[in-house]
Amino acid sequence: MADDDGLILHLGATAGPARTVVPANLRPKGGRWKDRMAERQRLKSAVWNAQRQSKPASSARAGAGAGDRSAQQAERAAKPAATAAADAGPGTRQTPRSDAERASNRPDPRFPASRKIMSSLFTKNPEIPTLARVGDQGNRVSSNAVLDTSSFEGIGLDADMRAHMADKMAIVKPTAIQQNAVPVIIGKRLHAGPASAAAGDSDAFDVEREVSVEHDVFIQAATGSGKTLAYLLPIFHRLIRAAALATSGPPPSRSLGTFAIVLAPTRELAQQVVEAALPLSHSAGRNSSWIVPGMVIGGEKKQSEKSRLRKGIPVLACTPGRLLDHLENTQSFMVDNLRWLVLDEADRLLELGFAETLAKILALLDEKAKCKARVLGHRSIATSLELPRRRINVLCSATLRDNVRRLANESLHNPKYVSATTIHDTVDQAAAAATTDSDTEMAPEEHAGLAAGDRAGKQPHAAAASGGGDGANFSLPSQLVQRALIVPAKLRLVTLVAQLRNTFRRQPRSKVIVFLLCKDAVDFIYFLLAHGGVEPAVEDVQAYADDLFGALDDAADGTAAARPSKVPDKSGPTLREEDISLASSVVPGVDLFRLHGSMAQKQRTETFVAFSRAQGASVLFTTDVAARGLDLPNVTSIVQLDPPADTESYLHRVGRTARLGRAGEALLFLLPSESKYLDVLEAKGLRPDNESMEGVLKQMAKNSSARKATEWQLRAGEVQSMLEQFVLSSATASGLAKQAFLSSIRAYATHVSAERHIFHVRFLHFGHLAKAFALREAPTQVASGKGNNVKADGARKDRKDRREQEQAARKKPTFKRGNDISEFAVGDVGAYFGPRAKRTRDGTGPGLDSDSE
Ligand SMILES: Nc1ncnc2c1ncn2[C@@H]1O[C@H](COP(=O)(O)OP(=O)(O)OP(=O)(O)O)[C@@H](O)[C@H]1O
Repeated sequence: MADDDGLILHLGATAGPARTVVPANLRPKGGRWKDRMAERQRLKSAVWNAQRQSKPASSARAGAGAGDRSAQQAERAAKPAATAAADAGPGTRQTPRSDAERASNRPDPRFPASRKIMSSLFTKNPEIPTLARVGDQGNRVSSNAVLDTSSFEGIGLDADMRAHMADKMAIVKPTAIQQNAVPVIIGKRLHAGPASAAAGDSDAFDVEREVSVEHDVFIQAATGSGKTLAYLLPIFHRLIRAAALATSGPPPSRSLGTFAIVLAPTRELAQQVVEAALPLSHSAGRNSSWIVPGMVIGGEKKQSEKSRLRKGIPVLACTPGRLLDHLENTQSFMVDNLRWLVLDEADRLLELGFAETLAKILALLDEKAKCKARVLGHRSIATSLELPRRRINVLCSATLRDNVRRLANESLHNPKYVSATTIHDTVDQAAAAATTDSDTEMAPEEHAGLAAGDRAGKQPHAAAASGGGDGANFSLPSQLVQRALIVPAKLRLVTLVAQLRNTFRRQPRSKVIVFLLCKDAVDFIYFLLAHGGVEPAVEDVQAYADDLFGALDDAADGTAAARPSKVPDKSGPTLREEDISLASSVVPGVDLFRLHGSMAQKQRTETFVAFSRAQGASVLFTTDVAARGLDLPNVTSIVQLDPPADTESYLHRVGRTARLGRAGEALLFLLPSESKYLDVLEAKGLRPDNESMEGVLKQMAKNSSARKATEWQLRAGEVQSMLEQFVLSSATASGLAKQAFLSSIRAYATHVSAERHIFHVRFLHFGHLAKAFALREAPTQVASGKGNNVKADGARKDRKDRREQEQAARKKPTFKRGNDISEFAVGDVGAYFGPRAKRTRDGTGPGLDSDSE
């Protein structure tokens, strides 16, 4: 080792890689930490190259002791270069001033540039398949926008309501689905008086009368097309009319009980329905003020729900379990006057296993309807002809899957099928039409001009993307731009950071939702991106630099070795329930939110409201709990960091953007082994275009020179190293990272069986995947094959043990636990984490996210 004028060159006194350290007096000071880091790296590289120029690496390693002449020459040559670079100050790029520096910038044939700066992130990754481009997306006419050529007056909506909606809600024109569904649910049609016509009086045809044509209704439309108002508007319209025309008795009041029930699969959705209904209850003064919307969704004391039900909730949004509970146990819950039952997101209700609960609810409501209605002295409204004579059932679904059709057949009487472009007399007719549907395209303006009768039986596609040979019949907003990124596991985290930084650089006020498979992954990524970019304390900088540069040196020498870990700091930041949002240190200027089913209801609600109202740059990390039906305004882009558990989830996730005619983009991350998933999506008409990972990472490197050659790889390596360093230094972060890693693997095993040839745990490389959680190696539970049963406590654990015993009794074990684990072929994940767990009711993974209710 040489030491001269403070410049220390590690020339490898013994065997092992040469180390280069920039002396303390030359280290850049002041300015931003990242600039200082970059500058130090440049200094090191200058010294290192000068050293190589003056002495071959082999002799440098062999040359021992401070008296090595070659080393001293290198030292002398390098010193001016290092000093000059240091003088220039942090972040300044210089033209070479000395021979040594010029030499340092010349490519060394023995050490190609790529090798010189390559971090291990870019080595040994599986090959990324080349995919054909799909073509231009997003230039199509939006399929879920409001219709310029239509009006609420034209579809027969109450005048007071119309005026109020225009003034207070800025809702002036209907969307295509509202245009079609509102008249059908209102159920009243104007007909020319036949008697007058028979009399041959031509003017008599102007005399029209309303006839009641009450149908149950099946609504299917693209995400973000205004389905909620499509059923709420007719309900309010008829209740307001009934109140206005009441001629006797006291004015209508809440004591009449519940007139409309909207069943939603999640609490957030129920809450959203109430929010959409609230302004409508102010739309017609005294005639509407009694139509108070409310909800019973669990998560609060049953007693307080009971007392609200006793007061009366004319329009009630609820989740199925709670509704059934109150129907069975709450005496004061009056449904005698019930006239509408809406099953919102019916496909999701079924997916979450509510089929039985729904059957019980329907049976109980039918039974109660048979009992003589208690009118409580308000005969004038409760028996008003303005209300439907029987209960109208409305079912909303994004798909026409077989199970949804079965539910429709069981719960709807004589239903009409209504989509944005079509009205069919039966749901089966619509399903048959969907499978034989030719790709006739129709602009929204076109179908707006058609009368309901003309539309019946026609099946033009909306300009929406739609498909689904299995009868799923998906539809997506046509203006949505879908992309897919094939990213090796090691680069997933850093590519996410790059993608977010690029998004906010392009559009500083973007609102992004990042979907993950399990709640532990949500907690971890949220925490990491909040705290992981914090400047380390001054005393940590040296350790960080040694670690970072050491990794680069090692990579250059091909001797990447495990870095010594720091002892995690227990006093660092922690994940606190009460923090609704956190400022990101990794993507500066951005507020981060998280939402999953295991959060307390209060936090879920506050997060939902806060993210909805967020005006500035914000990112929400969430499980599929936020995938369905949630109307989070102005979301500009969706990132699916974990692919969806099934294709319907894909549809709903991406449907959180491009709502109501607005632009939106969706990016799907896939591992190279998962690239065949694009074929699955294509078969359903949902093919995203491919995006280049390299392009995303290059954009993160801000200036053009950094984008050149492989410097962008260095930048990616720095970001990864920064995040790993944070996880190493924080007890909370490393705990969350390990838990997220394990839970994500367990959640991975819950992909639908039809897609398991693509998403199988045995295709995962655990060592590489660890990098996606900023871990330097897979958690010991995986390596030892012991598994992590934290989530399988209590009843689940009992069930699991029983199942395992039964399985063991049935067949001989074919897989030995323990040392035979290979990084690529990990065998059946059940061998490590217990038997494959079932998806939870909110579909977010095996016990990884709690129930929706
Ligand atoms: N006619 C309209 N004019 C302006 N805004 C509207 C209109 N109809 C609905 N909206 C707004 O559009 C947004 C999306 O509506 P909604 O949530 O009902 O869509 P959706 O079809 O139910 O979507 P998803 O299938 O995702 O649940 C809401 O914010 C709603 O207030």
